[in-house]
Amino acid sequence: MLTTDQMRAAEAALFDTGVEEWALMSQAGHGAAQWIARLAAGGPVTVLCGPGHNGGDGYVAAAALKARGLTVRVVAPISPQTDLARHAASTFEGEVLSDGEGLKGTVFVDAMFGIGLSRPLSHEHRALIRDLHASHERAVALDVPSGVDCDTGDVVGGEGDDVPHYALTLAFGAWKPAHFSGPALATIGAARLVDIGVPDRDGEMRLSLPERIAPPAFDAHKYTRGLVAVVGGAMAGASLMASRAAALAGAGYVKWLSEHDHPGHPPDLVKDNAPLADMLGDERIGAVLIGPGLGRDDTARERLEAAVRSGHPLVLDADALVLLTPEILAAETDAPILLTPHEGELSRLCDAFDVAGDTKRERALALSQASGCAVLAKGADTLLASGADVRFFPPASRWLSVAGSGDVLAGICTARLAATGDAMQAACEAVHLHGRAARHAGAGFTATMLAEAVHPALEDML
Ligand SMILES: NC(=O)C1=CN([C@@H]2O[C@H](COP(=O)(O)OP(=O)(O)OC[C@H]3O[C@@H](n4cnc5c(N)ncnc54)[C@H](OP(=O)(O)O)[C@@H]3O)[C@@H](O)[C@H]2O)[C@@H](O)CC1
Ligand SMILES: Nc1ncnc2c1ncn2[C@@H]1O[C@H](COP(=O)(O)OP(=O)(O)O)[C@@H](O)[C@H]1O
Ligand SMILES: [K+]
Repeated sequence: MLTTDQMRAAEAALFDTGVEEWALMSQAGHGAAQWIARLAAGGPVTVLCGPGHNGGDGYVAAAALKARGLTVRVVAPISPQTDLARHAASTFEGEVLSDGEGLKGTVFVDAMFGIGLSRPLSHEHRALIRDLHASHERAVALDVPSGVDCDTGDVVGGEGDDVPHYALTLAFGAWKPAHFSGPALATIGAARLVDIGVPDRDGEMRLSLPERIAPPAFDAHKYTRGLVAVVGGAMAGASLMASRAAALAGAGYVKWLSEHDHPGHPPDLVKDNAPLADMLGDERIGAVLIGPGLGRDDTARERLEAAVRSGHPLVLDADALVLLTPEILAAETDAPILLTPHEGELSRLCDAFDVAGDTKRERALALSQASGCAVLAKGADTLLASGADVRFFPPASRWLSVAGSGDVLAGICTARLAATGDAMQAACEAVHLHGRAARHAGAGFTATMLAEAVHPALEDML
């Protein structure tokens, strides 16, 4: 995944090796045409072309679709402004209109602006896009919906609602942050990458895709598979649910360290109510979860301090994130720590650690660097920051927006941390397991049902 500046640098590096600009545009336009042809299914296509190279991609796609026998119209409110764009336009031998008056069709292709967007869209351009979007059955955005800032996912000079929703957005050469994060994420629709020869490199920002989870080793026993300790608190239900999710996410042994009882306590979950410091002294513990249902009073703070002092790998969620301060973390050892804040908790933590950032990505990175912890910033655009690295995730089911869903995720994170010993890997595995569990749970599930669905989700990922 590349920012606009990195994309331009990657493109320049390719040109230095002798690749021609036209070759890139040609691959982009032809690659796009293959997707658009599938969506058009023989129906008419309208391509809205801008003045720059995004428009150039549009003309190439239009020519390729026409060559396949489709009815293609180009709408170009601004004529091409560079030699390359003019050359692209010259390859399209069809109707070019200056406005979209009365046009109807199957697919509307937005090739107005891409990474070169330099200012808010004019009122006329916004209206033109809105009208063409409304008069076609499906819309496809080339590189990014016009008006969206590729680096932040903001609508430049507007709100998320000011850009219509696309069925498909085709990213050229590399993902941009806007494809998986930011206020305009809902407008992107399905995102697909079109290869234009930009080499994949192991950069700091990447899209995380599901990878296989390692099954237990031949000689595994419950402790080597991971002993998870879930610290309970005032509201026992939340930590109980997290314990259940941890057990189903592959932990060998889950202990619920709770002073309270709960009627939903399953018989296969061991409850330990010895003094917390004694229980946390068990060297076999692979990872500790604290936060769900913890409470926010002095007792809760003492339990959090004890968990941090224990030196075990940690997952801090919910109330633990409300109580966390740099002073509490000062007692930290070398063990990995994963913080799992939602938007509100992230903002509170940024205040507590005196860091700031314009985007969620920047805030999560700043918090990770200030705290030394991996930061899984949850929400519709979940992302993970660890040191200088950021991982983005494909969108998950919006049914995950249910109370207790975060407790389930925290439990999964802790099981994976106990199994892998690596906060970043654990968080990536957990986000995919959580998303997969949501698919198994279907629509309108509760957090308890989601926790149970971690079981088939794990099986999918082995
Ligand atoms: N990079 C790569 O590797 C490859 C890139 N490719 C493609 O090129 C795209 C980038 O092309 P690009 O740099 O020409 O920018 P683009 O998005 O077409 O816009 C610039 C033009 O729009 C104008 N303009 C801007 N905002 C405006 C506004 N609000 N209202 C009105 N006008 C506005 C701006 O004018 P100016 O700001 O100079 O006044 C300029 O004329 C990229 O997204 C991808 O699709 C592929 O072909 C192959 C490889
Ligand atoms: N609209 C959404 N689309 C996808 N995932 C979502 C959406 N809203 C919330 N989630 C996910 O659901 C979980 C909610 O966690 P959290 O806010 O901590 O809830 P709770 O505190 O009730 O457990 C997170 O994993 C988050 O990424
Ligand atoms: K576009």
